[in-house]
This record gives sequence, structure tokens and C-alpha cells, in this order.
Amino acid sequence: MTKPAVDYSLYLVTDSGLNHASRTLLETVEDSIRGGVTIVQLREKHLDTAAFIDLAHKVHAVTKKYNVPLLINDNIDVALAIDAEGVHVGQDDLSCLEVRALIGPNKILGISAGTPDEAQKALADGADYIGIGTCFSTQTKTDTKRTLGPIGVRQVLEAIPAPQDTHLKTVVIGGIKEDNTKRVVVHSAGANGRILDGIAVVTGIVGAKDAKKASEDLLKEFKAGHTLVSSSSSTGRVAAQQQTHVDAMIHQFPDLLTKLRSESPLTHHISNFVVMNDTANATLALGGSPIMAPCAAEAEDLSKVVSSVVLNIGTLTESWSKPVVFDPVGVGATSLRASATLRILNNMHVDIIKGNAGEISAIAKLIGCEGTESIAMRGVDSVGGFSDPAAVVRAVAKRENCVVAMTGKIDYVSDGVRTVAIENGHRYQGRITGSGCMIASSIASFAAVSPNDHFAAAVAGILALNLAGEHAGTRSDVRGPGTFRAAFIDEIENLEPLQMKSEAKVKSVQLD
Ligand SMILES: Nc1ncnc2c1ncn2[C@@H]1O[C@H](COP(=O)(O)OP(=O)(O)OP(=O)(O)O)[C@@H](O)[C@H]1O
Ligand SMILES: Cc1ncsc1CCO
Repeated sequence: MTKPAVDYSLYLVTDSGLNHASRTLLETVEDSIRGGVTIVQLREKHLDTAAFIDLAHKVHAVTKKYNVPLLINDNIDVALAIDAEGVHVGQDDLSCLEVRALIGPNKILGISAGTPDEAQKALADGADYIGIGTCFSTQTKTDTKRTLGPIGVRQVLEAIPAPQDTHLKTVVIGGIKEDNTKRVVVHSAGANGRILDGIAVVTGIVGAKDAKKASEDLLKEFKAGHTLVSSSSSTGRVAAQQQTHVDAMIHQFPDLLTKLRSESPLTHHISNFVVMNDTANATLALGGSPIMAPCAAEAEDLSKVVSSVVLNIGTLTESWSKPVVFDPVGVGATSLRASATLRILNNMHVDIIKGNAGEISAIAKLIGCEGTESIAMRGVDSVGGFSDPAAVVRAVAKRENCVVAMTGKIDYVSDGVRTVAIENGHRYQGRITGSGCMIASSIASFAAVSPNDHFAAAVAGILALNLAGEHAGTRSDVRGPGTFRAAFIDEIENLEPLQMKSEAKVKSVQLD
């Protein structure tokens, strides 16, 4: 027998203890294969060998019917007894080399790998694939010391050769669900061209009420993630970076501001107490409606009524279904803020990241955007700027698959494809605390009325406040930052929708 070509796309790992009470494990396996599962691993930690063999025979009969490979977790005797297609071992089990010697060259051999070193060793020892994990914390592996998150998974993927240079395949495991699959695939994609070959799922399938439907949904998300990664690296969309497109976008801004004022969307602010008052007032002046609610216990109730969310560093709960603007205040200043930021980026999808140069530089470093210069931070403010700021903003946007807005004298916004520079604004905005946080609120209000174009929302959100800043800063009664602060709120309220296009200095930035 020669080793079959294996499709790892949707890899079911069984667990009788978590199997949904409405059906048998065999039914779960069959339903999930009918829903798209491409490979199955029988993992039964609590069965003695005889019972394990008996169950494995039955499961194998099902998988063979659909021509889906069956792997046995850990127990080589069982794998050999039923002539399973392969074996999966953990780091604490027999070594890959020993297992390969026992099962021969034609069986599939997989090993769990949680670090770049373990991945490289697996490759050297003759594994066919690695199961990279634990990605997120799970019910099945409560003893897992640390979770990798998509960024940790990427580090493992980048430690092995490009897909064309080796046969080694990769799947991710640990807390993979329908709502995080696409994010994991996109955010873990390596600079070496490595995209996960599959997702390994336990509870998301065995514990689902409808295992077939759960499998279909998971496979759909996995494929959507792959499509996203491939399309973002294609060059066909470069034309969108032209100034004409930017002008066309700005043409919509007066209507967008009018819509914002008529709908007055509610934005949930999880913010810091320094800026809470000013950001609430700026949101009101713009025409939106703020609720400042940093308490996790009320997040679920609020998620039913709000239209967008501003997430200021330090508070973190589950994912929101509304557009989320992430404001990583002072992330470069302390390790607590850095680890909170990494936790947020790993555990939820944020639609827009907004920060100053120091904050975006720190994020670039945290997520491993190579070649990015470091910009120092003093407290929550950045010291200095990038030599090619637009390129940095675009790199972070591409990497995180979201919109990134970097504020400063000139503001840059990118979605990874389109990149613009906004040259409006007044220097007094940089002289009052919270003007960046007010930008986050403004972006969130615009995102609420522009749910399908977060790039436009980010540009409009910055532009509206920068125009108000210009109007306030040039008023004869404004003598300095103190009087500016009050005038600024007034001018946000006074902003005329048509000024959003007649006064805009938004330039498309052409990058290679
Ligand atoms: N020198 C300047 N000229 C024009 N606009 C400026 C200048 N400095 C800052 N701004 C504007 O001020 C706003 C906030 O940007 P900044 O980079 O100062 O935010 P920040 O440091 O995150 O602020 P904070 O942490 O106080 O909330 C942006 O809209 C930006 O365009
Ligand atoms: C000054 C300051 N310190 C923590 S948050 C904040 C406001 C700027 O975001």
C-alpha cells in the first residue's frame, strides 16, 4: 500500500466524553463526514485496549465507507490491529522516530507541536503533519500551559520550510470554532507562504447538536480564510489605490455625516477614565450617542443595543458582532499593555486599529511585522516617527486583515490594499489629552453607519475631527489648548456635511 494523498482541511478529533447526548460517536463520525470532514482521529484516553480496538473497528468501517483516513491517537497497537491509515502522537508519547519504525513508511504519522523547535524536530523525524496547538483554551485540554493564539501559530508555521519545499502539512488545534476559524487561518498565514492545511476540531463538532451542519459551517469558514489570504496577496486590486477612488469615497462623506446625525448610533465605550468625558462629549457633538461601560458583566446586554464598540486597552471579553475599534493606548509603554494587546488581537477580531506612531510601532513588533522601525513611547505619547509611515500602516493592516489608522501631524489609514494620508488637523489636537481617543470614538460612530466599508469609516472619522480641529484652532477666541478643548467640541457639532468633501486633504499613497 502506498501512502494516500491526504486532505487535512477539516480534521475531526473524537472525544466520547464530549459527544452530544442525542447520538452515538459512530453517528457523529458519519454525520460529520457527510458534512465535509476529510480526516478523522480516534482519541479515546479512557478505554482499555480491547474496548479501544472494538470501537476503532466500528469507526473504521464508517470512515472506509467514505474513503476518509482514520488515525489512532497514541495507541500504536490499536492502529496496527485495525490497520488504520495512521497514528497521531503527542510530545509526551513515543517519539516520532520510534513510531515511524513501528508503523512503517506508508502510514500517516502526525505529532503535536507547540513550538518552532518541536515543529522542526517533527519534520526531521519523518512526521507527515503537525498539529499546532493549543491555539485557544479548550474544555478538552484543561492542563494546557499556554495558548498560542493565531500569532503563535504563525511563528510555528514560519519555522518550517515553505509548502513547496517539504511534504510536511499543518493543522491547528485547540478551541477552533466556526466564529474563529477564518481569523485563525488569515492571521496565522506565514511570510514563507505557509497557510494552515487544515483545522482540527473536537468540541465544535462532537459537541454540536447537528454535527453535519457544524462541519459544513467550519469547512466553509476554513475555505473563506484561504480565499482571503490568497486574494490579499494578489496584485489585481492595486488599481483601487488611485486618487480617483479616494475622491469618490470622499464624495460620500457629507451623506455619511448626515446619516450619522439622523441615526445617532449608540457606541459602547470600554475606555480609560482620563478621556471618558471628552470622548463622550465628542461623540455627542458629532451626532452619535456614547455609553461608557467598562464592566464586562454588562457587555452582553449592551451588545444587543449598540451599533459599534470602542475597545480601549485593558478590558477584554468575548467577541462582538458589531464593528470594533481597538485603541491600544500606550501599548509600547508597559509590558502589561503589550500582553493585553496581544491577548485582544489573538482572541477576537478587531475591525479597525487606531493608534499613534508609537502604538502602531509596538503592535508591528508584537505581531512580527518584520523590517518595521521601532518608535519610542514616553507614557502614552510617541517620540518620533517612521521614515515610511504609510508602508508600516499598510503592513500592519495586511497582517491583521483589518483597517489600521495611525494618527499624527499627518494621519495614515490603510486596509492593506488602499492607503491614504490625511493632511487635515490642527496642532492643538496634539496638545490636549484624549484627541486620539476622540478619533477612535468618531471612527466607531462612522463605522456604525458604514458597516460595509470600515476603511471609509476610519478616514471619515479622522477627517471629521480634524476639520473641527482646524475650525477651532483658527478661531480668534482660542488662545491655547484650554480654550481649544471647549471650542473643539463646539466645532465638531458645527461641522457642515459638505465641508467633509470641500475641505478634505486626503491623498492616496501609492506603495509598491
Ligand atoms: N501637529 C499636528 N498637526 C495637525 N494635527 C495633529 C497634530 N498632532 C496631532 N494631530 C491630530 O490629533 C489627533 C490625535 O492624534 P495624536 O497622534 O496626537 O493622538 P494620540 O497621541 O493617540 O492622542 P491621545 O493619546 O492623547 O488620545 C489626530 O486627528 C491628528 O491628526
Ligand atoms: C494620559 C493618559 N494616560 C492614560 S490614558 C491617557 C489619555 C490618552 O489616551
